[in-house]
Amino acid sequence: MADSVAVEDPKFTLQEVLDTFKSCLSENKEVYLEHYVAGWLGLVRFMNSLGSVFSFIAKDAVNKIQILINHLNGENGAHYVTVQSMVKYELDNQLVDLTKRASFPESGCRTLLRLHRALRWLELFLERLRTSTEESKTSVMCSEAYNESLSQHHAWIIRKAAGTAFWALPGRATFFDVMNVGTPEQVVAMLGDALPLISEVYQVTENLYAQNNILDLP
Ligand SMILES: CCCCCCCC/C=C\CCCCCCCC(=O)N[C@@H](COP(=O)(O)O)[C@H](O)/C=C/CCCCCCCCCCCCC
Repeated sequence: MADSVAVEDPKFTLQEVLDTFKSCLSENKEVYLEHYVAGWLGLVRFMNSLGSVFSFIAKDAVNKIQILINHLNGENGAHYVTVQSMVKYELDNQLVDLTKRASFPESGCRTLLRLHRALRWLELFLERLRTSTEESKTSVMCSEAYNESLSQHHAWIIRKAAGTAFWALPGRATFFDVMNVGTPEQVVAMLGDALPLISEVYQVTENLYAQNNILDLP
């Protein structure tokens, strides 16, 4: 994997992001970190194409993606091949701040947890998009999904800024265009394919974090 994040280049296609999330899970349901990170990179590219009002969100996501890439490419990279091996390695070697941020502000476990929570937002948002009508508003779908998930982990000021950014989202038709999938019917079909994969990756990670008691890392 490249050492740094490039978010300006190729045109976003939902199909590519879908394929990346598809390749995230191994046969025995381990989550490959490289593909997980690549999936997020695709999403950030998409968000960048929506305008600079989202750049504070993209910046935070890129920051976290970069931390994970650094782990993957670092001297202990072999322990970061899957999310399962990362959790085991970091916990076994006391490389995670469990109660307050102190010695390991960039642990893989806490960094991935932030993206993992955002994946739940994505799942809820895409499900709303999939079942939306021409009249549905992307800003409403986005903020409903956010309020049901990620917002619970954010400070008031972040919730306020996110809420303001959502109003700048393009309408449903433009949104579908930027996905580069085809007709609205084709977008809906593709979302129907994508959602179970994203949900499964989310659920496997959620279970792993729950089993290890690390769902609330500071
Ligand atoms: C088919 C595609 C359709 C949808 C495409 C969506 C593309 C979304 C791409 C990226 C989503 C953003 C991921 C944000 C990760 C946020 C991680 C986080 O929670 N960070 C906070 C906590 O971090 P620490 O301080 O503990 O290190 C941090 O405080 C957050 C700062 C930025 C604000 C995050 C707001 C999140 C809103 C998520 C909705 C994005 C809406 C984009 C709409 C396309």
